[in-house]
Amino acid sequence: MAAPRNIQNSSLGAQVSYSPNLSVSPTATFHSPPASGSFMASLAQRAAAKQLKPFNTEDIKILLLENVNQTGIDILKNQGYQVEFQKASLPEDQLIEKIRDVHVIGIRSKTKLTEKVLREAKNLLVIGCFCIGTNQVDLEYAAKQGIAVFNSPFANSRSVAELVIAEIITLARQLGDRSNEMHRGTWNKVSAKCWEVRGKTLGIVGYGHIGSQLSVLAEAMGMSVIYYDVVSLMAIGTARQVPTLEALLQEADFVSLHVPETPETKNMVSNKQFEQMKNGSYLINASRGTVVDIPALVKAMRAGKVAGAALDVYPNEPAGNGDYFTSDLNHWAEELRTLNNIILTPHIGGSTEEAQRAIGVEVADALVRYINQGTTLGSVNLPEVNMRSLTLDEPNHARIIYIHRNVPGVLRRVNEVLGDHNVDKQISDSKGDIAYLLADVSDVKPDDIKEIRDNLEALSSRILTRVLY
Ligand SMILES: NC(=O)c1ccc[n+]([C@@H]2O[C@H](COP(=O)([O-])OP(=O)(O)OC[C@H]3O[C@@H](n4cnc5c(N)ncnc54)[C@H](O)[C@@H]3O)[C@@H](O)[C@H]2O)c1
Ligand SMILES: O=C(O)CC[C@@H](O)C(=O)O
Repeated sequence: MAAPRNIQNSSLGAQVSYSPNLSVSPTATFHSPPASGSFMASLAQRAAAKQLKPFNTEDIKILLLENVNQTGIDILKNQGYQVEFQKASLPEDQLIEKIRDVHVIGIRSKTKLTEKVLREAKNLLVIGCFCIGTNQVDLEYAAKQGIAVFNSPFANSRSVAELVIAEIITLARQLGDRSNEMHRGTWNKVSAKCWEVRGKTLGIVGYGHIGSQLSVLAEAMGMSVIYYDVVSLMAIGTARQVPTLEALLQEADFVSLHVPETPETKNMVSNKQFEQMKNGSYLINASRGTVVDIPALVKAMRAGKVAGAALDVYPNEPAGNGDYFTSDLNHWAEELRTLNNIILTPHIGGSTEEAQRAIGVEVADALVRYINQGTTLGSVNLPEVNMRSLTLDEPNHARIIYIHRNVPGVLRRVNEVLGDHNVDKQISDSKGDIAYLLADVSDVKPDDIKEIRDNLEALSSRILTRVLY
């Protein structure tokens, strides 16, 4: 178990300063993040939110990488936080330099927040993944440091499903090749091995948010849908679950992968699986680059076993737009480019205006709620804890956030610390080794807050203590 962290910025975690003046700053709104338009925000506004001063909002430093959408930037700036924005991801050494200083980092799929990087993140409270995937973050290590991680679990699912539909037809009709030929000035009117998709079978591997959306769209085009998933899932429409990956590969004309990156899905489609596929079938991967063994794909395409493929994701992806996608990054890159009927896209499955705007709002709202209220609803690595907000008729209250090791006896000790005060409400939950406690304490004076915090900090179970008031 990792050692407890000392948040270095005194106004955020390590020390509290009490101000009975409740309207310290118009931006220091505890309950109602402005301009987000979210359901939670409107609920909070209706509840006559009390303005509290958990910290000076301008003390919160946020680093947003990878061209996070403007919607998210606006929400965070409107809170008064200091927001630094960069279009690309950062090389590890620069990331380490930057992360030392910030309380919040917002990333997409490229930035790797490994243990090595997070070890340097002494002030970090929370990570926002402005995407679905969270495989780029060491979630377990982050939890052990008391760093919450949020993502947007399905705001871009439809965009991915629509891209895959486009690719199914594009591959079936060899559109990429015909278009490239025309761009080079060559007329090549071909029908051989070009097909309608009506009546063909689509095999979906991973029937989650994206897989199930794709299922609906594919059936609307007259395709038969089968799917393979590690869990038993309700079929949508007339889709049918098959028991094994092999069964799916033997039956499908088109195979589309929608599984997360895990040790089990690494090279899930390799030489053996290509052999199991139908002759002249197609493969689409818009999940994660590690799921397909690319040299095996190249072999299967050269042998004519696979008639076409669409790849949106790669084991190693460039840092930003305009960067080269060459063999320096993935040794097979040049070879891939020489194949016919292969669509190569730069990880754009979720890149639509609709998806990016929605993700910006959803993740930024989650960050604001976590920073200002300590609620963890939607966190992917901490227990999900939500508690009614404090209201205007509750002056002199403090909200205690205590992230701790999930070991016997902690609650008793915490309540000994809080015991001399009136605990209005309290909630606690655990996830594996980590537990998260929220408590609202009433009639507290500045000295009480300091004492409570110091006593909680002194407990051996402590990972991170925050006090909002
Ligand atoms: N290309 C893009 O831009 C883009 C956009 C969004 C998501 N993604 C990626 O797509 C993938 C799927 O996203 P989602 O939102 O549908 O996820 P999801 O969690 O909703 O669904 C994943 C499904 O895969 C199943 N699964 C997990 N391991 C499996 C295994 N070994 N074999 C078979 N099934 C397995 C799960 O049970 C689940 O039903 C993720 O990797 C995500 O990161 C890519
Ligand atoms: O926008 C991105 O970088 C990631 C898109 C997608 O892979 C996701 O995980 O949501």
